[in-house]
Amino acid sequence: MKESGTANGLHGTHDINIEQIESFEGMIRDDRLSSLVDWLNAMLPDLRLPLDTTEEELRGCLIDGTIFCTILNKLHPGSVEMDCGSEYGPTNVKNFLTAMDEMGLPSFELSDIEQGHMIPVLECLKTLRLCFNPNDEANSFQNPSRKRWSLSSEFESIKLKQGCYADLSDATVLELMKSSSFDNVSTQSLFGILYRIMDESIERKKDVPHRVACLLRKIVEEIEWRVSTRAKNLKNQNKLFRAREEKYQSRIRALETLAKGTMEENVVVLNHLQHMKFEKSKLEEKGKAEEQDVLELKKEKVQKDLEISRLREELESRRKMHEVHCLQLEAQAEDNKVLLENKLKELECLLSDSSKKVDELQSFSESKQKRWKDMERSYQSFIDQQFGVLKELRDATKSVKREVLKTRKSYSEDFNFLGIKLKGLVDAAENYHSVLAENRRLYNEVQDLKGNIRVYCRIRPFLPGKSKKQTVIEYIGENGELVVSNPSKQGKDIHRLFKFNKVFSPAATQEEVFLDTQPLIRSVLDGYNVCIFAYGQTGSGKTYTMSGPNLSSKEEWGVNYRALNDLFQISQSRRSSIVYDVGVQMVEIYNEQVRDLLVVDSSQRRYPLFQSFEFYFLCSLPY
Ligand SMILES: Nc1ncnc2c1ncn2[C@@H]1O[C@H](COP(=O)(O)OP(=O)(O)OP(=O)(O)O)[C@@H](O)[C@H]1O
Repeated sequence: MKESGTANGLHGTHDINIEQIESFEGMIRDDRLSSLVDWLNAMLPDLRLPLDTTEEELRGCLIDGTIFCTILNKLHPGSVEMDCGSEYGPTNVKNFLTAMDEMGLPSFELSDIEQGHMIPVLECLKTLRLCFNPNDEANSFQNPSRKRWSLSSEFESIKLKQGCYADLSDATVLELMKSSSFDNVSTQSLFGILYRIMDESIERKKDVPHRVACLLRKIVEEIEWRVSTRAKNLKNQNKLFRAREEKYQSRIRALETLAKGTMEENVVVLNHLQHMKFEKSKLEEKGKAEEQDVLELKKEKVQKDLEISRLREELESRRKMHEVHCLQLEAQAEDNKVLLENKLKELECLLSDSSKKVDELQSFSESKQKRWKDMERSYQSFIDQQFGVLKELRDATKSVKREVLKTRKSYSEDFNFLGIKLKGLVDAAENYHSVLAENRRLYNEVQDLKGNIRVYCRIRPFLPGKSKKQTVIEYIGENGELVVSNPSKQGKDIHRLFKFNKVFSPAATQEEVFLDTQPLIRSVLDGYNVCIFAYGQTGSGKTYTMSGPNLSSKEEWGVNYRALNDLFQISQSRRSSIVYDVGVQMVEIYNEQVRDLLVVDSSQRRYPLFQSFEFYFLCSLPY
């Protein structure tokens, strides 16, 4: 056996190491991968994968399952449903794997494409490639520039030229290994080559060179792959058959159920048939009964005919009677007609009366209508007048409103003017108070000038029953002169002259007496003390003058009541500026005893006073 002298590593069997073998195997696998990539590029022109794509790079392209689904749909249109929405989801891969299982083709596990070994994935791709080109094989998709291999003829030609397989050079073996020409070779041929190499090795009694061993290994791998692919295919087909069998079994069961149902239906139909037979017999019996009924009805008909003839006779007699009755009725109708004509005449008379009445009523209603129209006109004129009045009222209201506004304006102006006036009045009032004080001062000075002690004399008229001739009064002067006569005296002593501030005649009224004391009483309000003292013998008229005979009559009030009344009136009129406290004390001196006349208890009336100060004290009592 001739070996190429320049070979290193792959030359010969003895000096080769494991590293070299592995690199050689890697070259073979890369070659297979590039072949698949080349096929994928041919199937999907947009893919454009480089031929030196690694397994991991290919995994990245295949992991979303789109390429698998697209290729399978090219192979069998519509065989797999593609989910375009899931970019990296396993949906497409799962759909693809399911479709492959259904079609009985070998596939891989989901974990293989995700992170496992790529060999099952590549084997699956290879299967697909085979499915596309069962005759022409995968090389039809390869680059046309690459060499097409026909291994059996190549081997045959090598064998013919060099005599045995062991004499194959490294370059030739490498070229054989690089190519994918095993795909074109049948399994039987591969076994043939294998046996021949082994037979040759036995004949030669020599070990197989390493390069040939590699070739053998590749052939064995190819055979193994094919066997495993077949086994998987068979397994999948077996699964498919089982699925179909189950489907058929279920169909058989359904058909059996259907057949059972049909049998039950047959039983029902038979029952129905029997029932119909029973019904038929019943109907036959009924028919017989009805025939009998017909006979009886015929008999009955004969009877009825007889009866009808009898009824006809009767009808004839009745008709005759009816005709007689009609004649009677006609005669009656004639009579009624005459009567009705008479009535009609009466009604016509009534109608003419009624029409007259209607005419009267119509004329009455027309007069009424005319009156209503007049009334309507008058109401309308009244309403118009009212509207006019209303309008006038509205105008008046508007003018009143204007007046009110104007008055309000003038009122505010007047108010302001009055304010100014009031201010003037306030100033004047202040002046008035000062003038009043001055006036008061002058008034009291006048009272002083008139005299602090004034003595008045009042002459009581005769009491009823007394003679007026017994009077001693001779003369009453206007300036307080009083001349009294005493007949018991002689000469000039007969007449006696008295002088008072004023003498009131018997005719003087209570008011005249009070008017002279009024100024003195009023000076009390300016802080002066006043005492009114009534003096006289019993029955001379002190009580009459001071209190009055009858309190119910204002005319007869005495000095006391008149003085109090006057003081209260003045204090009331000055209440806005001055508040007065008025006190009253009324005493009586009788038999040199002073008595309080306002004490109710008569035992307590005596006044506790010393005799020497009595007169002075009484004079200074405020009234
Ligand atoms: N001016 C008068 N006009 C009419 N009647 C008078 C007048 N004055 C007194 N009289 C009458 O005289 C009578 C005696 O008067 P009055 O009682 O006032 O006297 P008096 O002085 O009070 O007596 P006494 O001291 O006893 O009480 C009474 O009936 C009274 O009505």
